[in-house]
Amino acid sequence: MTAPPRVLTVAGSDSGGGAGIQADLKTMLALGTHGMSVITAVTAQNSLGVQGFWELPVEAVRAQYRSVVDDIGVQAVKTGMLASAELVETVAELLAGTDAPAVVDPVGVSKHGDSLLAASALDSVRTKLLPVATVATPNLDEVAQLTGIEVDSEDGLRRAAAAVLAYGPKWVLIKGGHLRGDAVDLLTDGSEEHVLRAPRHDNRHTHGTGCTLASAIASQLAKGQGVPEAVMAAKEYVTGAIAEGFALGGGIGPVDHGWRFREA
Ligand SMILES: Nc1ncnc2c1ncn2[C@@H]1O[C@H](COP(=O)(O)OP(=O)(O)OP(=O)(O)O)[C@@H](O)[C@H]1O
Ligand SMILES: Cc1ncc(CO)c(N)n1
Repeated sequence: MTAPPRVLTVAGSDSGGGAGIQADLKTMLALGTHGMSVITAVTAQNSLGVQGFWELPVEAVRAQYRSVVDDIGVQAVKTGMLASAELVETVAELLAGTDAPAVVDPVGVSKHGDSLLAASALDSVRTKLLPVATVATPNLDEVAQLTGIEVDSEDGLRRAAAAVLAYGPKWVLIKGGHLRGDAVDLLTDGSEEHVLRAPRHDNRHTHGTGCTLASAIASQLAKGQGVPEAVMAAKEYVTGAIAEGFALGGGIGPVDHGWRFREA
């Protein structure tokens, strides 16, 4: 049997299983890739919010990364919660030395408004992490944190994309999931532009949408697709997962990573 394409997530653990490392690995399985993980932080988290988190030492992050890359190898990497400036800089340096596309989800704040990144790390995200990204996937809160630009309508997505691109990622996908109306995202590399539009599902169980989308993009890149094709396929996957999101716990439930298996 031939091995499936290999994808690595560098992110935080979500004990509730809807976002972070757990969302990433489920997405990778659903899209036919072999998922591997470098855990940067452990969160105590559920449908109600983030009750606490603990970062791993830089040496533990570096060692996990080397274990995976030096033996198994990766065809794409995805990054999520990196918690501190020290971890952001370490991961940026590791990505710079890896010959594989990197999808950078610059996770700042959870759906419940809990901070997952120290304010002191923002400058490292701008100057160290974004420059090594093949695709950066900020949501509108992250755009505001990183660029100061507040987007409240579809028209603002283009200005936000230009401001993030100025930090050096090859492509940027601005996620308009927090707007009203259709779920519209804008993908651009500064010369090509793609508007990805999906119907908004009136479903409050959307925990993990951003992690799922970024991991789906990384999976498609590992399978050999170009960036626009990978993002379009990933958008289709996350839209289906949101449509089937389900109640768990007393708050915001997860998207359904297994929706395609259940349909079959
Ligand atoms: N209710 C919805 N219906 C359909 N698509 C949605 C909905 N909410 C978000 N999306 C889409 O989900 C993807 C993720 O976007 P979103 O802005 O929710 O990410 P995020 O805020 O980073 O998520 P996370 O909760 O993981 O931090 C985007 O493609 C967005 O357009
Ligand atoms: C660990 C983790 N990463 C990312 C997110 C995205 O909001 C989350 N809630 N938890």
